[in-house]
Amino acid sequence: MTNSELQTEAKSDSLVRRLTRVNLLVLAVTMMLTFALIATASLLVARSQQAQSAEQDAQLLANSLAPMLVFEDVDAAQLELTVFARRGGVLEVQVLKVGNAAFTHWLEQGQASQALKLMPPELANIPALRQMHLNSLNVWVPIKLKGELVGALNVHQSLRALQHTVLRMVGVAAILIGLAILVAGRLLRWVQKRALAPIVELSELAEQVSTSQDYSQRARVHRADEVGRLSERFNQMLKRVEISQTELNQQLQREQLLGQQFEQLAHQDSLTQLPNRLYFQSALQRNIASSCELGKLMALMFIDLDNFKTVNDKHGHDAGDAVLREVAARMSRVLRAGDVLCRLGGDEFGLILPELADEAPAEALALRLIAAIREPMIIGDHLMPIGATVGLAFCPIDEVEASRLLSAADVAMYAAKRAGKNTFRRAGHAASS
Ligand SMILES: Nc1nc2c(ncn2[C@@H]2O[C@H](COP(=O)(O)OP(=O)(O)OP(=O)(O)O)[C@@H](O)[C@H]2O)c(=O)[nH]1
Repeated sequence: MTNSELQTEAKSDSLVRRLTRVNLLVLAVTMMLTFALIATASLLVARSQQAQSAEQDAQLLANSLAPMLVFEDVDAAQLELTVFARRGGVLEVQVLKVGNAAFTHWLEQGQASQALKLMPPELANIPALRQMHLNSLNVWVPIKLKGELVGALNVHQSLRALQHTVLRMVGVAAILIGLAILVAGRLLRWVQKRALAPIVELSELAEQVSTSQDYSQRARVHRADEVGRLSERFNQMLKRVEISQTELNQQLQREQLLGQQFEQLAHQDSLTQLPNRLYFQSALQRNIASSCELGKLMALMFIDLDNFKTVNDKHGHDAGDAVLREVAARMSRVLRAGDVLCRLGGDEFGLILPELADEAPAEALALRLIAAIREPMIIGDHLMPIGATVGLAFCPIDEVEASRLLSAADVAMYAAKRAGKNTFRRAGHAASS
């Protein structure tokens, strides 16, 4: 038996065991009650039959005793009583004459002699009188000769043998009933296990689905009864949940994609495809924070194009746009992978250079950028008179706060403009070329 089969068995056991226990209890109580009723009825019937038979025997004896009583033949009567008592169960026999005088008497050995009983007065008019006790039976029959009452016979008979027989029968029946309950228990367990198997399967499936969240699973139970319908409804429910989940996932993916697109649009300059000012501000904050944390040098360049207004004015706005795109492409080509170039607006660009060993590479890069932008740029068959001026500031050397660092780079850029454009200046070093 595999592990899962063992688990199934354990799970089904609780329900099966509970139902088996209840059914078995009901069955056992019903059997016990029926048995008790039958046993009581059997005892009563047996006692009644015993009394009837004792009465018939007593009447036969009375008939035999009648002439002996009339002829006062005590010995014959005594012998008759002894023979009668041999049949067993007789405790005492008394023969009385009319007027309650004792005629003869027989007493079972070991029995205590009882006081002489008096003949019941109604005996003259009835064929017999029965007195039933718990363990014994007392029978009175009149002794008549030619219809005339000459005496009375009293037979006191034990009912113990009968009770033993009934008890033995009860014992055997109890054992048989016990065996029947045992067999019924096994049978009930087997039947209920089979009957409840589909429900156990369903419960297991529900547990699996809830653990794995895999709503593509289906119940395998196929029956035309209530359990079958329950399985069908369960499968329908799973199907609906699966469809809803798929739709929900698709919707989520669409929204994630839209969100990403919005995020991109919100942070991207649509003309140059470079990150925009919004992105630049957060990137600047992040890079300043990591520069301060790691103790690494970070440079910020403020780049402003020279003579851009002239391009617009002479060649039109579209040519100006093309120049902006070309400038962005040229600058991107000279940058390192981790550098962040953004268009801040108009003809202004911001460049973040993280994790520098010292200031020299940034200054060298500023010169390379200026040179790259100054390379002849032909747009629409016209040479664009474009150039770039750069302001350079370092974190943490110049500033450690974003707006101040940007302002320092801006001030340096204007210093470079004043110095004749197409050059760069370092913050705090307005005189350098
Ligand atoms: N084609 C185009 N022009 C723009 C855009 N945004 C701003 N401008 C123009 O860019 C020009 C920027 O002006 P300035 O920087 O003052 O002009 P400049 O000729 O570069 O001046 P200097 O920096 O002193 O050399 C303005 O004429 C704006 O109208 C844009 O998206 N496309």
